[in-house]
Amino acid sequence: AALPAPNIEAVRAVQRQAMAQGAPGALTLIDDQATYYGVAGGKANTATGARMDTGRRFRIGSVTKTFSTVVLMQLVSEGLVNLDAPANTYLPTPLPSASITVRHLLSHRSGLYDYTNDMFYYTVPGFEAVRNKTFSFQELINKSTAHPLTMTPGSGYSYSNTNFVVIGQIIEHLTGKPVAEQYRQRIFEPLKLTNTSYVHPLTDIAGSASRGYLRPDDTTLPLVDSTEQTVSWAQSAGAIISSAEDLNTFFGALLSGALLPQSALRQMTTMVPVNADGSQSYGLGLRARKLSCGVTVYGHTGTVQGYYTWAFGSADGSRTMTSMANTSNNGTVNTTLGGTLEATFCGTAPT
Ligand SMILES: C[C@@H](NC(=O)[C@@H](C)NC(=O)CCCC[C@H](NC(=O)C[NH3+])C(=O)[O-])C(=O)O
Repeated sequence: AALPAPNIEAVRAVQRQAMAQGAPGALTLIDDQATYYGVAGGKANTATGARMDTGRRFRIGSVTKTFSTVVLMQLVSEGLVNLDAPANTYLPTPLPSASITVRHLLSHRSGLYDYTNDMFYYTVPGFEAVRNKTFSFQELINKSTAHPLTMTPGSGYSYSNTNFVVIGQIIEHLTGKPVAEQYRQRIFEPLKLTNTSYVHPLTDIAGSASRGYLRPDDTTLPLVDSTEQTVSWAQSAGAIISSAEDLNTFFGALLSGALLPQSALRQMTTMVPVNADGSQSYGLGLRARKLSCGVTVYGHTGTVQGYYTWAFGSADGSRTMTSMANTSNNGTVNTTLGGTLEATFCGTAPT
C-alpha cells in the first residue's frame, strides 16, 4: 500500500519544537524511493555558529545495535552460530547463567544488568570519568555480572547495553577479528557507507560533523560539549559514527532484503511488544513502532552523550528516515524528535 506523502512542514515544526526545548540543532533526511527531502535547523557548532546541515556526521548510539545484529545474523547464515544455543558456547569467559541464549541477548531478554545505570547515574561526572577511557568487552561484562540477573533469562524484555557488548565479544571470539573489521567488510564497504565508521577508541569525528551537547542534570548549567569521546563504554552497543544518508541506505538495504537472507531478516523482524498498547516492540536488534496511520516502521533509536538519533524505515524499506538532534539527557527533546516518524510516514503534523 502506498504511504501518505511525507509532511515536510511537519518535520520542520518538530525540529523547531525540539530546538525550543533545548537542542542547539536538528536534522532530518528522508529517502522516499530515491526522492530525497532534507530539513535542518539550528547550529551544528554553538561556538562558531556553524549551521546544521543534513550532511553532518554524528554518533549514532544504539543504532549501532542493528549493525552488530546484522553481522551476527550473517554468522548465523554462515552456520557459525545457533541463535538458540547458550551464549556461553561462543564466549571466551562464561556468563553466570548457561541458560542465556544468543537470541536472549539480541532481544534484551537475558536479564544481564545494564552497567550504564551505575556508570551514568550522575550524568556529567559519569561521562567525564569515562570519555577518554578504553575498556575491554570483558571489563564491561564484569561490571554487569557484579550484579545479579534482573530476571530469569527469557522471562521478559529488559533493555540492557550489556547484551550487545556480549554480542560484540561473540563476533570477535568466533571470527578472531575485531568488530571494526567485521562492520567494514560486511556492511560499510558493500553498501558504500562512506560516511560511516567505527574508530573506537579514537575520540574524534572526522570530516563534516555536528558537535554534540550534553545537558547537565542541573539544567540551569550550560550544555557540555561532549563531541570527543572514545564511546568505549558502549563499543558494539553504541560506538558507530554515521550520517543520515548512510543510515537511510543501511535500513533501506536491510528492510528490502538486500543485506541478509530472507530467513535472517524474518528472525530480526519477529517482534515482541514492549509496551501496553503494543505500539512499540523489539525484535532482534530492531525496534518497531506502529504509527497513528496504521503504518509500522522498523529501525532503532540512539542516545549517546550529545546526540539523539531516530533511524527507521517502512517494512519494505521503500521509505527511510533519519533524524538527529545534537543534545542528550533531555528526554523531552528525544520524545519530540520522535514526531518526525509520524510526519514522515503518516504525513501528520505534531499535535
Ligand atoms: C536508549 C538508547 N540506548 C542507547 O543509545 C545507548 C547506547 N545509550 C544509553 O544507554 C544511554 C547512556 C547514558 C546517556 C546519557 N544519559 C545519562 O547520563 C543519564 N543520567 C545521555 O543522555 O547522554 C536506545 O536504545 O534507544
